[in-house]
Amino acid sequence: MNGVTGAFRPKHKTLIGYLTVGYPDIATTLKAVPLLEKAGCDMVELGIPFSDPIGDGPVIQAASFQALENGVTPVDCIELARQLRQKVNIPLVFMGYYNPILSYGLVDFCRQSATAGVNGLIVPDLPPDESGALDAAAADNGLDLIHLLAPTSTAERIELVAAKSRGFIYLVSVAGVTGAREGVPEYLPGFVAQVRRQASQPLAIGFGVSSPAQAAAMAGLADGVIIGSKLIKLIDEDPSLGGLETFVRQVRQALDAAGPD
Ligand SMILES: O=P(O)(O)OC[C@@H](O)[C@@H](O)c1c[nH]c2ccccc12
Repeated sequence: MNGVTGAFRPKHKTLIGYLTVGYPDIATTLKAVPLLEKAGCDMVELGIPFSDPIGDGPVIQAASFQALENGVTPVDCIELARQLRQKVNIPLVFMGYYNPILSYGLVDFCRQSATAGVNGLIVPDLPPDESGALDAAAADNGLDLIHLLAPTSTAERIELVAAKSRGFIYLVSVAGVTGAREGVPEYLPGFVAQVRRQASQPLAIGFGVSSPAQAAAMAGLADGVIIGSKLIKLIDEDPSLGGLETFVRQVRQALDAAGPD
């Protein structure tokens, strides 16, 4: 397995699932991630619960608060990743806000995450022009620091992220927070095309993906899609995880049926 980039390959649309660690409990996360791999996810984002998740909509905020109530800490997230690494082959990336990582200690956090088998980091509230220290700590430990771009990003910002992002670039589909939506925003093809002109990394689109057809439409514009809130809702609706597995299989099928381009 070639780290984060190993999840992207020719003629294949990459499917990335997001789960908040410890929601509704650690045992569920431990069971859900192998199930996501089996059902067709190529990578999983493990969300580190945080008290002030400014990029998140109601579903992930509630999951994050519940996980914090359960007492889930960054140490627990690293331990969970270590256990998951015994069970899955796909790349695992931490999705966490900067504050808990900074208070943990950038170098310790990166070293321990890498030792546990984590392959990359997404830190949505860390702008690329302020990410030098974490970039260095991550790189020293072989972790890919994945940067984000939004439709509102300027050409200069795109250039900076194109220079820095490792693994892939996370394209946020809307200027807003996470949460399931419908349809494909009309400006999205133009935004993706502009990033494509300036960057050579794989591109994955996230925010608002909630159905197989919509996932296929978004993936058709890029190299992959990321789904979070919808997966959390499915866990709520069916804690046996049957609904989660069925949905991910349907998304995988839609991505494969839509063809390579
Ligand atoms: O929940 P959605 O709309 O499917 O979006 C992806 C997402 O959950 C995940 O990548 C994510 C969770 N929290 C974030 C905060 C910022 C950026 C991205 C995220």
